[in-house]
Amino acid sequence: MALDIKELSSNKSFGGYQKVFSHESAVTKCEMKFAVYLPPKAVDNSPCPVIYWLSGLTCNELNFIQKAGAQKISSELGVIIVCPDTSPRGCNIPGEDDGWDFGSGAGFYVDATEELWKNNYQMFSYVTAELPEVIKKNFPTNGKQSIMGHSMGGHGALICALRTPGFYSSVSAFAPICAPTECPWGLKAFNGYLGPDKTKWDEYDACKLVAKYSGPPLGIYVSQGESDQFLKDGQLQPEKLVDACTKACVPIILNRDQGYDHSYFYIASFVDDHIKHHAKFLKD
Ligand SMILES: N[C@@H](CCC(=O)N[C@@H](CSC=O)C(=O)NCC(=O)O)C(=O)O
Repeated sequence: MALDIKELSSNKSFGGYQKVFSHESAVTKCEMKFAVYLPPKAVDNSPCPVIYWLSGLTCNELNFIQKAGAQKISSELGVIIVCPDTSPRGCNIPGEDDGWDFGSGAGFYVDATEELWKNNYQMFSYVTAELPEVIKKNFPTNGKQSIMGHSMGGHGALICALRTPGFYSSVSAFAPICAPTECPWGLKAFNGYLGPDKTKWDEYDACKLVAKYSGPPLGIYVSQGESDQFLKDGQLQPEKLVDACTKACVPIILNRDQGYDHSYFYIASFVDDHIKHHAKFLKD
């Protein structure tokens, strides 16, 4: 596995550095970009825990670092934040750039099995296996990691944690797509990447995965804005996740925040709470 990375940008921020890198991914068979915030402690080469952030539809590695305002709290708590892109890009797959909710910018964090997509769209393996190896090799990590995300990335964070018991110390999400096998975005993506066999879909649906979860506590922490248009449209369905967690006796905290929508203004308002939540689980 090639673990070499190329620095594309570096900006000092709250005593640490916000950086962006690219590398050749053996898993997605294309160049991938990711952003890394290094707190002062990591700049001094002391081992730090890592929080992975997974963005939503239409995003790349930059949305979170430019809009969420997470650098100050990450600097104070000494956590490295890693933000991958949301899909492979430029793979010359017919239709890859035809829509905003499928293909480029919409990898849905699954390992595709359909012929057209399976060569490159391996985002589950990329996020949970290849990228952590790249991070471990190139940055001062202490072996502990958590994962968080937004919308499609909230779904991604939940399924990554639920499918890899013990790998992540905690998981959190803003406005996650909780039941992708039962919402329009998920139906389109899963049909396209995984094909018509719905037993494959269940392997990437947080509600179905919670029902059979067996592993250490996950510290699931979810925030949902009450004025979120996509909540009203039935794309998110947090009540189904709470129901599944209750039935499976898996603890979950769901914050329902009055007046907030689906945007990064909402994420920026509560990102400190999410990172503090993870920091509790990531303590040495
Ligand atoms: N089609 C619209 C909507 C796209 C959108 O709202 N994307 C969200 C994530 S939605 C679920 O995954 C997002 O995070 N957008 C980026 C941002 O910086 O706000 C469009 O194309 O705008």
